[in-house]
Amino acid sequence: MSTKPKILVTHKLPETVQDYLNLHGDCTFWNQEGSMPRSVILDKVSDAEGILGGTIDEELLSCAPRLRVASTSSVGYNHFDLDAMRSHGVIGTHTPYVLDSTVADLVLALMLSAGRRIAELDAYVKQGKWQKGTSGTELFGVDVHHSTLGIIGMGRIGEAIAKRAVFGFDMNLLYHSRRPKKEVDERFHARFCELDELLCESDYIVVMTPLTPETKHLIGEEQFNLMKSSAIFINASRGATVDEQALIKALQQGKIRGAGLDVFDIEPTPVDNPLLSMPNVVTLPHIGSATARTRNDMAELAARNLVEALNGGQAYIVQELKDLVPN
Ligand SMILES: NC(=O)C1=CN([C@@H]2O[C@H](COP(=O)(O)OP(=O)(O)OC[C@H]3O[C@@H](n4cnc5c(N)ncnc54)[C@H](OP(=O)(O)O)[C@@H]3O)[C@@H](O)[C@H]2O)C=CC1
Ligand SMILES: O=CC(=O)O
Repeated sequence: MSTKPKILVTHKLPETVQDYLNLHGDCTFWNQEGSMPRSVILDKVSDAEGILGGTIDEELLSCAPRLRVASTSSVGYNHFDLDAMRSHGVIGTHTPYVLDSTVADLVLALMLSAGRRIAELDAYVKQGKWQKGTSGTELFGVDVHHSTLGIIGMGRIGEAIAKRAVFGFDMNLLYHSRRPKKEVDERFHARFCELDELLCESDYIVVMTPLTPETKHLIGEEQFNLMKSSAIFINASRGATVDEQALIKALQQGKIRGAGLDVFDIEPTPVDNPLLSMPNVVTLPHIGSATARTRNDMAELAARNLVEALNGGQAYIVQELKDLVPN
């Protein structure tokens, strides 16, 4: 009988990562596209000590009496019910750092795309609307360079965005997080602001906080009302940090100029979401970290975290559950 811990993996992993997990665990993999159906997870998790992937909640935990570690191949872990995990003594791990640059690149792409109307004007050319005499002021966008960027959530990814914006595009930087950061102020000539001040003064506003009870609907009608009517709003954090109905209303009423969105309240977002028919809104299917190299790095880190945490080694354990691990 195997003495290796039983591990359940709920989505397809690169072969090299499966090989690594097979060395360290008695693994059940999912090799089809998409994720293992929830009913299959609930069935197969009954004897697992480690799980990689899936939503971890009371329902799953009560089916998993032997579970010790849940690993996610993402830096965000709002799909972990932290209270339930604590009460079942299950540690959670995630994948910080390895995706920072890839996500920051995407945020800059959203800023450029919404500000310079790239998606809208790409469609304009392809639909044959570009004709003699039509390339005048109606095609103007707003500059990214030398504009003021306000980043809400100056963490790992926030800093990677700041680096690109300040050193690449000469932007002025404001930021808001739970506390000011001296090294950020010095490195980027940035200024820490309270949220309202940032919203009033920024040309581009980027939300990059985790989704927590405190950040749910951090940006709603009151906050959109504070923004400049020329502001471009970017959300690449989680859909629920923003009140999506308030965003729709702000765009419909011209309270802000445009938006770039990688995340939505419901994902995949329904095809009748009014945001999808607004030419001044760039919409992406939650692809912040979606390059082959970065997704591979994330899968490797998620697997290593799982094995290390099961064996009492070094892993990226989520902040809120670190105290469950004995020193
Ligand atoms: N679209 C995508 O594909 C991706 C989305 N993400 C999302 O981005 C999030 C951030 O990732 P990462 O940068 O690694 O995380 P970090 O933990 O490094 O940074 C989060 C930042 O948010 C700030 N913050 C937390 N709570 C609040 C609050 N209540 N009010 C204001 N600021 C707050 C933190 O402030 P402080 O420093 O003061 O504690 C910190 O600066 C992830 O949790 C995930 O949800 C991540 C990757 C890809
Ligand atoms: O959304 C992606 C993540 O890593 O978090």
